Amino acid sequence: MLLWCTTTLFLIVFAYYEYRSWKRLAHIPGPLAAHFSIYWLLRHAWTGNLFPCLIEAGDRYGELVRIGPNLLLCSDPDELRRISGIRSEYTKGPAYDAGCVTDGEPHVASERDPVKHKALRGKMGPGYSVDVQPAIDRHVSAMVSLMERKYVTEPGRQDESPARFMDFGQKTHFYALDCIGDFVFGESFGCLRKDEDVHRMTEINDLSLRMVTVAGLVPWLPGLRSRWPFTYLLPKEGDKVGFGMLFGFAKDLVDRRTVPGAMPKSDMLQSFIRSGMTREQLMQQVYIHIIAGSDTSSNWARMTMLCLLTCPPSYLALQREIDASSASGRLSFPTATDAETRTLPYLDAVLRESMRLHPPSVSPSKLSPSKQRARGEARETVCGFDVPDGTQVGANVPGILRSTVIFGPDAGCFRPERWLETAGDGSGERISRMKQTLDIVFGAGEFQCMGKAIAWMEVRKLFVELMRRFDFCIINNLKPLHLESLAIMVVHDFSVRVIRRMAT
Ligand code: HEM
Repeated sequence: MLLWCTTTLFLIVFAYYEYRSWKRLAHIPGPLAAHFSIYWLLRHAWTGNLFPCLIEAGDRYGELVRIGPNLLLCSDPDELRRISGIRSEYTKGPAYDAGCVTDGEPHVASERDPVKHKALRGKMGPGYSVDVQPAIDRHVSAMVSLMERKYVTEPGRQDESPARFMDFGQKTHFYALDCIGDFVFGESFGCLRKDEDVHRMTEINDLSLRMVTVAGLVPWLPGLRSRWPFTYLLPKEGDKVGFGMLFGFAKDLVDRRTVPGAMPKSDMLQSFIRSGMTREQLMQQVYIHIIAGSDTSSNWARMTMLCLLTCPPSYLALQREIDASSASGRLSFPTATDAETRTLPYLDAVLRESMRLHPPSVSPSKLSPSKQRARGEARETVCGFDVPDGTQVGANVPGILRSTVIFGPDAGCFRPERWLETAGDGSGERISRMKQTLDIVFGAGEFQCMGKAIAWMEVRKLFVELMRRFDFCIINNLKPLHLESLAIMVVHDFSVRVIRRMAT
């Protein structure tokens, strides 16, 4: 009898809770299952199908969709810019907690307190004016040299047996990691030099992205990691590989750089030290830069290569543009300067188009403000819908970037020319709308990515130097690569052949 009463009571409380939770956002359309549980979205995220599921939800249900009991998906770029704007009262939502690497102080990306976040960004700002170009050049050269050493096939020897395969996905991850190490803390990881996943960083990073994606969707999950028995599963300082190794590495690095009498360097870390950051904040800088700046840039490079390899006219048009500039002396050798690479309109169009079709990551959801009613202001509305306090609003980045209204009726297709055609459209209004919309890949306003200009420089330089020296071919024609669409895209098995075009 007691058991029966307890079960009935439990069911009544549960039903009441579910009813209230459903009712809060019942006026917003979305898949029925998503009104009651986050499981609908979790299933797609866990199986590496996040972006297609967001695109479909936006196409099917409209500009604002309920994709979880307290989670909305917004496909209106203007609303998203307002939400992230400087004067916006939205704050970072619980999804940002999933980005915490340790139980210590949050880093700039996971800091949810707006005042602390602003202060941290302020301290980091000057570090982002450090000249990163020499470091990027070193690693473009290291990438070229690795291909020369191990992977290139001479043009007259294409019948060479066995053919040499190179995992382009892995090498671009090495490139991005080495760049970050060099310009952020003056020590490259040496992945390209050794052609090795040093400390198994990329492997463990890829494995952890699924958990980070899930933790970003289930608000209470990140909090569990500081509780027994989950604490035992966490990486620890002293581990020989992965994030645990990273803790030891960051501690050692910061100690060496802050010890009295340490030789100052000209990297970003030096600027962060000068800004008065605490030891813990400096260590967090090491983590956030590795996390924020390596997968993202390498995904952009990978998907650009895939787009080019599957669209021969664009591949050839880009090659011709680079060759012509090179032949006329407008691209320095052995490494073109950033200013020179910016003069290549077709390269710019290719990079925008690949990023548009395959954004490297999502922007975590923001929390709607809870102050309006207290001040007697109108309630918050998004895309014309009433949005209660404390609702999470996420950006449908992949969906927006395929908008036929903004990008044209063939928005689903890789066609870099769209960025050039519209450049000549009188007022230029259409092209600026397209560029502004593409920018949501980097977030907006006070949440915007701090490394946007660096990412552009890394990828532009890489493509100029690779395309003018080598030709590339897909190995597996039926499945060029394996892609998992998580909060950050994970790419595996992108094997290519590298064939020499010119002597270096
Ligand atoms: C294609 C490459 C990249 C993409 C697509 C990208 C995208 C993003 C996104 C979506 C955010 C979060 C925005 C939000 O909270 O709404 C972010 C934050 C951030 N990114 Fe990037 N990123 C890229 C490369 C980089 C690089 C190379 C660096 C560093 C060198 C970097 C440093 C940061 C930092 C420090 C933040 C935290 C900003 C804050 O919370 O105030 N990113 N990025």
